[in-house]
Amino acid sequence: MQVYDTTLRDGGQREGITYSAVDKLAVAKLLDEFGVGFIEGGWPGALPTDTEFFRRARNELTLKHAVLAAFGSTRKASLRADADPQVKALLDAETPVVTLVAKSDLRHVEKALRTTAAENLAMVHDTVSLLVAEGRRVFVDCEHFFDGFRFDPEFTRSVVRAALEAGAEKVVMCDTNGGMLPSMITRAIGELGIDVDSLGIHCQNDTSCAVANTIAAVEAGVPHFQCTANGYGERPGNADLFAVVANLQLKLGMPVLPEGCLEQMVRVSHAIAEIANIAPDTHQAYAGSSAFAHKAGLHASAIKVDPLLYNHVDPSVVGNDMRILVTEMAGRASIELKSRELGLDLAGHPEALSRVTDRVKHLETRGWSFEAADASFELMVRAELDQATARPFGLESYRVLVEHREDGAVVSEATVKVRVRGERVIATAEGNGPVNALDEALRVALTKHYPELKGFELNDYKVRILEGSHGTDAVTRVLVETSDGDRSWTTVGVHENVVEASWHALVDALTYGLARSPVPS
Ligand SMILES: CC(=O)SCCNC(=O)CCNC(=O)[C@H](O)C(C)(C)COP(=O)(O)OP(=O)(O)OC[C@H]1O[C@@H](n2cnc3c(N)ncnc32)[C@H](O)[C@@H]1OP(=O)(O)O
Ligand SMILES: CC(=O)C(=O)O
Repeated sequence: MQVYDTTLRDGGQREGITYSAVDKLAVAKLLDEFGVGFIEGGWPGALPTDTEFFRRARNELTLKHAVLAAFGSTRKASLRADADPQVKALLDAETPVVTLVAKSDLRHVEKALRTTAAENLAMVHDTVSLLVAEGRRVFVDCEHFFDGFRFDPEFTRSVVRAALEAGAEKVVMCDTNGGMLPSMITRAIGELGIDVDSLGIHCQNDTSCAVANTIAAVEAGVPHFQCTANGYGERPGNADLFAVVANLQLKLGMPVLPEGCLEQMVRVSHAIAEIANIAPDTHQAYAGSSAFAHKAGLHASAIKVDPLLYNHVDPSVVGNDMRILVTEMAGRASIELKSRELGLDLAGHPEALSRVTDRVKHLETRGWSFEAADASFELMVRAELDQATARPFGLESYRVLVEHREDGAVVSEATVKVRVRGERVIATAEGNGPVNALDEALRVALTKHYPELKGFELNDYKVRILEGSHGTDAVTRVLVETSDGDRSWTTVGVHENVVEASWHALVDALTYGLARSPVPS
């Protein structure tokens, strides 16, 4: 089976992605670690970044599993293949594989290329022959294959034959407009009358069926499929490499990747998202952080007995983890499993378990949300288990001022009065907003006793006005994500007053972080 990745070419056609040559080198390395057989690096000669990528790849990229493919089109209608600068750029890329895009829908030949069917066949034949004579393995991507086959089957067949007769290793059936359904793919392959061993499949995702269409082709015997990491690509994208290979390996028992590669999936998927500067899709099948996250209490009660009762595969086989979410939908089993995940045993404390379950349900109906605030949840469980994490300080009072000055400047100032290890401390600080000022004042007050606070950073601060409340007297939920450089944790606070909600989340954040910090020597 040939696993052909086009994240660096078709994936780069997604709105919002612009790879540099360095990005491309890094993505290629990750794809190779994931074990794909072919990496399509881009279109040399058309895009300067891609020309640079292939030049640098010769010295800077060592691939263990994959070979590089350069992508480009067949010769222009008016030119000889050996005189077409675009074809020369493909040779100059010095890749073992060249993939050519060719027209296989007669309407495109006549309307877009403004040439004849015969000339299109000659363009395919000449370009493939030249590249093969130069020692390249050649794949031919037949654009609009399925639409073209429906419109004029004989013409589309003739393009496939021209490519194969000229020496193409595979002819790839492309659902370029992405409008197919799995049954249409299977039917077309059956009616084509060409040996499936010489075919490949490339599906865009416009019907949300790209993964299913790819699988349908492979089940019909097609031995080459093209995909992109995380399904990146033109419009809604391409078939997601990760879902396709996981389905083939885990559901159909086809070992398409080398041993040990499938479990790299989550790492590779997220690293590529990082380089592409696209937030990972948390709900992506197999690779998303929510792919094995369970919210419903009934699920958790069965999972407690056997995790596979509610997971279609063991998450670890793709490098993922199961997570139990704690929300108002939680039952005792969810709370018990979540606590176990955090290293706390509630199983032997049925009364504490009931109290935590009731408290979670009560607080969630008032707007608290623990599913993203593990740290606040853990502090609550510890309190119920009588393992209360020592509060690092006691509050006497805080005060926050927001001053809008005549010159338009807005300044926030906070004063906190706290008791720390028997000492009364009063501290004042300014900030760019009331919560920032409060955070700063608290740090000033506590740093003498807790110097490790200097390493804490507030990574993210999210405010949400809760449904069902309205206007300026709405109830507000604040989520704070804090990091100490190594780990991050999230805490929650809810109140009618946004500053008070933030205060709760901040206090939990510092309490949790200090409890987990090594005591400084
Ligand atoms: C289905 C796919 O996604 S295929 C991948 C598509 N990717 C891209 O288009 C990204 C890179 N593209 C580019 O940088 C540019 O479009 C280029 C360099 C390829 C072409 O740019 P230009 O020379 O300015 O031409 P332009 O884009 O206006 O038109 C495309 C030309 O290619 C020709 N062409 C289109 N498809 C093919 C084909 N399969 N075989 C041969 N020629 C083709 C067209 O007839 C047209 O030729 P003309 O300039 O003689 O009229
Ligand atoms: C070649 C290609 O990307 C397509 O036809 O969709």
